[in-house]
Order: sequence, then C-alpha cells, then structure tokens
Amino acid sequence: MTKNAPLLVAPSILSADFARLGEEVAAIDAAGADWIHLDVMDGHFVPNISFGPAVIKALRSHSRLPFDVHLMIEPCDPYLQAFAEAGADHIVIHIEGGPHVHRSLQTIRALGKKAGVAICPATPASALSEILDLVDIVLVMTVNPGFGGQKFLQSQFGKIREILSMIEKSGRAIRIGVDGGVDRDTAPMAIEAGADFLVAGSAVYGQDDYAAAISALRSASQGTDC
Ligand SMILES: O=C(CO)[C@@H](O)[C@H](O)COP(=O)(O)O
Ligand SMILES: [Fe+2]
Repeated sequence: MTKNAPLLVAPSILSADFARLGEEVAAIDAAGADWIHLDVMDGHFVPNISFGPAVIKALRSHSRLPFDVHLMIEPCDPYLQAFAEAGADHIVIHIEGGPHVHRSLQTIRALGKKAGVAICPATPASALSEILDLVDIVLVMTVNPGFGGQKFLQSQFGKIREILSMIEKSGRAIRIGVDGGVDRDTAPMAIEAGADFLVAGSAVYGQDDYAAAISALRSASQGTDC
C-alpha cells in the first residue's frame, strides 16, 4: 500500500443488472463505494463486448462518485475525448493496447482527467518504467481481462510488490489497484502485497447486501501492516 493512502473500493458494474444500470450505480454509491469502475470492452482487444461512452454518459447523473473507466479497447486514441466528455474522471488504458501509450497518456492528461495504466498478467512490471511519470493510477490485472467472475491469479503478487517499489522510488502519488477475482479471501493478500484500491464486480454485485459486501472488502485492510 502506498504511504498515507486509505484503501478504496471500486465496484465494477460489469456484474450489475444491465437492465437497471442507473439504479445499480446509485445503489453502490449509497452502499459506500469510493469509485465506480466501468469496464469498456471492444471484442477485439478482449474477447467480450460491454458498453461505450453513450452508456457512461447516461449513468453520469446517477452518482457523483469518480467514474473510473477501464478501457479494454484497441486503438483507444480515437475515443479518449468521447470518454472524457461522457463523464469519466479516470481513464485507464492498457500498456498492451498499442505502440503509443505514452502519447495516449499525454492526451488523457491534456483532457484534464486522471491517467491510469492497466497491466495484464503476462506483462512484466518493467513495461511501466518509461511511463510512470505520466500516470496517476496503476491497475494490476489479477485475471486475464475480458470477463467478470474469474479466479484471482496469485502469480501477480510479486508484480504488485515490484510496482509498489517503483512507485515509491518515483516519489509520485500513484494509486495501485488490483482488478479481477477480488473477494474477501483474496483482498487481504492483495493489500498485503501493496494494493491501495480494490476493483470488485461479482464480490459486490453478486451479494444481496452491497453495503456489507463493500464493508467486508474495506475491512480486509485491517490485520495487514498497512
Ligand atoms: O476488468 C475487468 C475484467 O476484465 C474487471 O473489472 C471485472 O469486472 C472484475 O470482475 P470480478 O472478477 O471482480 O467479478
Ligand atoms: Fe476492470
């Protein structure tokens, strides 16, 4: 966990009831979420299709919480402005999403949004070394992106630790989160390794009581050294 960073919980609406998305966003806001995580999938970078800027724009009026938009699309550059205008507060792109990630991060910052980079399980931490000065958020994928409800890959713990150490050396206030398979069993280990925010889809929307589910994840930081 990065210094002085309280643990944040970002439920992913990928596991929400898509027929009632507005209500589902308002419900996790009321249940104590810190950020709303919105997974955008294109059927090309990942083998699934979710939703785009029009849906995000329609959801914007249902919560004032930061919209944390995880773009699993390739290319992303032609759409960054549309996501910014739709109401994204954070735009998280993939380090594997194209040859010009540096430029895409510059564009996100120029749009006045927090810039994030996500890293797939097969990509080493060292891939981040040349762009860390441009990011506010690092999202470590603890599943292969594309679907909710997958099993947390414990092989990623070493990478979380390595990225935390890179962040500490940079001296910048960069948030580091985990995404995929996060639940009350895996959250404490992810936090112990260095995560300071948790993205969780099924572990929140799969429960009847969203507030209890969020609070169970938040309390996962108790009992760790953080
Ligand atoms: O980005 C992704 C999947 O690609 C995630 O944000 C999922 O939505 C997380 O779902 P769970 O693994 O928590 O069910
Ligand atoms: Fe995600």
